[in-house]
Amino acid sequence: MTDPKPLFLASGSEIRATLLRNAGLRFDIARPRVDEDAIRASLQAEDAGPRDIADALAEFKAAKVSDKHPGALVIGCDQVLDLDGAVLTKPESPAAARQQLMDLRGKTHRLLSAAVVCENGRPLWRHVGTARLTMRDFSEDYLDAYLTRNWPEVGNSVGAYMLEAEGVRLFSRIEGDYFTILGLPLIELLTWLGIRGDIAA
Ligand SMILES: Nc1nc2c(ncn2[C@H]2C[C@H](O)[C@@H](COP(=O)(O)OP(=O)(O)OP(=O)(O)O)O2)c(=O)[nH]1
Repeated sequence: MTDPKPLFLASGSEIRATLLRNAGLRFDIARPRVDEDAIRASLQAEDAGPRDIADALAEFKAAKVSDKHPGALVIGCDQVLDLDGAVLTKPESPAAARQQLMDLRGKTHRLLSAAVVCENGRPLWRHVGTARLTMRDFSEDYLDAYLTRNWPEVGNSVGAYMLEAEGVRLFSRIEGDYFTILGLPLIELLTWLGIRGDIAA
C-alpha cells in the first residue's frame, strides 16, 4: 500500500473527532472559517431543503480547508435537524434549548448528517445519512432537571441532546444509524476510505 494521503477533519465538533479517533484513524483537525448562518440563509432563500443545506455546508467546509492543504483528503460535515420542514440549529442558551425541546416533544424529527470529502478543493465523495427520532411526551419538570444536569454540554448538539448520554431518555423511538445521529455517517465514510486503500481494510 502506498503511503496514505494526509487526512483532515474540517470540523470543530468534538464528537466527530472522537468517532474518527475511536475508529483508529489518524488525522489532523482544521476548523473551517465559514459563515454557516449566511450560507444557510442564502440556500433557504433559494428554497433549498434540509438535505441540500447539509450537503452544501459540508462541501463548503471541506473545500475551504482542502484548498489550504493540497494533496490531503479533507472531511467536511454538517448536520441539520428537520422538524416538519423547519431547519433547527444548535441552541445558544438554556432557554433556547428548553424551547427547542418543547417544540420537539411528542413529535418525530429527522437528523440529516452530511459528509463530503474534498481533495484540492474538489469533492471526491459525499453522503447524507438520515435518521428519524421520536421524542416521548416528557414532563416539564423532567425537562428542567435534564437541562440543569446537561447544559452547557448539550449546547454543542443540534437537537440539544446527546444520544450517547442522558439524551436517550428523551426518546420513545429511533430509526436510523447511530453514528448518523451523533453527527457523522461513519460507516459509509470508513467503507469508502477502505475501498480506496486510504485506510487498511
Ligand atoms: N455528542 C453528540 N453530539 C451530537 C448529537 N447529535 C448531534 N450532535 C452534534 C454533532 C455536531 O457537532 C452538531 C451538529 O452541528 P454542526 O453540524 O453545525 O457541527 P458543529 O457546529 O458542531 O461543527 P462543525 O460545523 O463541523 O465545525 O451536533 C448526539 O447525539 N451526541
